[in-house]
Amino acid sequence: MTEPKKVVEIKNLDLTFNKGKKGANKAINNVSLDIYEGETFGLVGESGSGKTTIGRAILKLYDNFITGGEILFEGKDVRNLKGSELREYRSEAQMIFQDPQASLNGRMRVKDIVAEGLDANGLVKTKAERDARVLELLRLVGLNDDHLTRYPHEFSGGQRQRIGIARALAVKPKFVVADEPISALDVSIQAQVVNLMRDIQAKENLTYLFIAHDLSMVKYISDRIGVMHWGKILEVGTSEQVYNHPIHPYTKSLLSSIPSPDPISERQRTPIVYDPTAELDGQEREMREITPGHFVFSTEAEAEVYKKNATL
Ligand SMILES: Nc1ncnc2c1ncn2[C@@H]1O[C@H](COP(=O)(O)OP(=O)(O)OP(=O)(O)O)[C@@H](O)[C@H]1O
Repeated sequence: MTEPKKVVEIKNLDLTFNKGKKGANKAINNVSLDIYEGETFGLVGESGSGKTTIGRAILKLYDNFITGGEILFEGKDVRNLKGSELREYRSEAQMIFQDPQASLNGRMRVKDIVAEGLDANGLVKTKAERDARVLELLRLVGLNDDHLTRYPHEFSGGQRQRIGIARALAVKPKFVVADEPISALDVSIQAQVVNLMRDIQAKENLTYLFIAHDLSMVKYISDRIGVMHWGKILEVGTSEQVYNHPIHPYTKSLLSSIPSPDPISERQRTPIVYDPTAELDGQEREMREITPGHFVFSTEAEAEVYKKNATL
């Protein structure tokens, strides 16, 4: 079997905000992570754990804060991209934001919002070509001709997120960072947007980094999941491994905090409290493979225990 192609490779990334100043914050601490072509990699963890910082670092928004390691996109260090390669990368890697209300310019018509990337990158030559491409994008996200000349405030939250998705897709990206794309939406429409993103992924062969702190939905969209805490990745595995066979105590605690839709299981649910002091005991830890493809941040001794328990 051939090894799937890596679109993004993060190697030993360190990132510090306000380095050397008061309030310095090592937001990312020696993180390594691969994202394969066509997959959805879900990044979960509580607020402030560093998920958004990783997404934004991949998109070169935090180049100046990186203090170590590298980020490769299709094998090239994104910090070294220049000229036409850099311009190309700006189209190849896009972002969908959490709050469609805040991320869309309220004074622009939908067709101009969606066409922003087309215009900025000179991707369409005539007005007719521009209109046709915008309409194609709107239809792809389930909107239509009537919506072209309207303004964002005339849409529901879910529709606005569809506009944000169309805007990101306009430049034909290969890779999309979706930063909590459904958290601001009503629960009733979250699944619609997730399904839309999946359909589009299959059609356009997209690779997603899907950032979420709502674990219940990320399970359905992600092929693999990384669990973050305090700037580190503590566990990585397939969605099935992380949800059904969690190993790290932090992952177990996160999962135990998800309310169950079934009243009987909800009554039986006991939240597990995570004690983070173990992370501060000064012992050397690294990502160790416990079962094939399932990695946990651990000491050698912890990994032995995890392995033994995994085979029981
Ligand atoms: N531009 C910035 N300047 C200084 N500190 C920052 C900046 N952006 C993020 N941080 C800090 O870096 C840490 C990681 O933040 P980040 O936004 O990546 O977390 P997150 O897991 O995405 O959280 P959330 O779910 O709340 O978005 C936090 O301590 C945050 O306060």
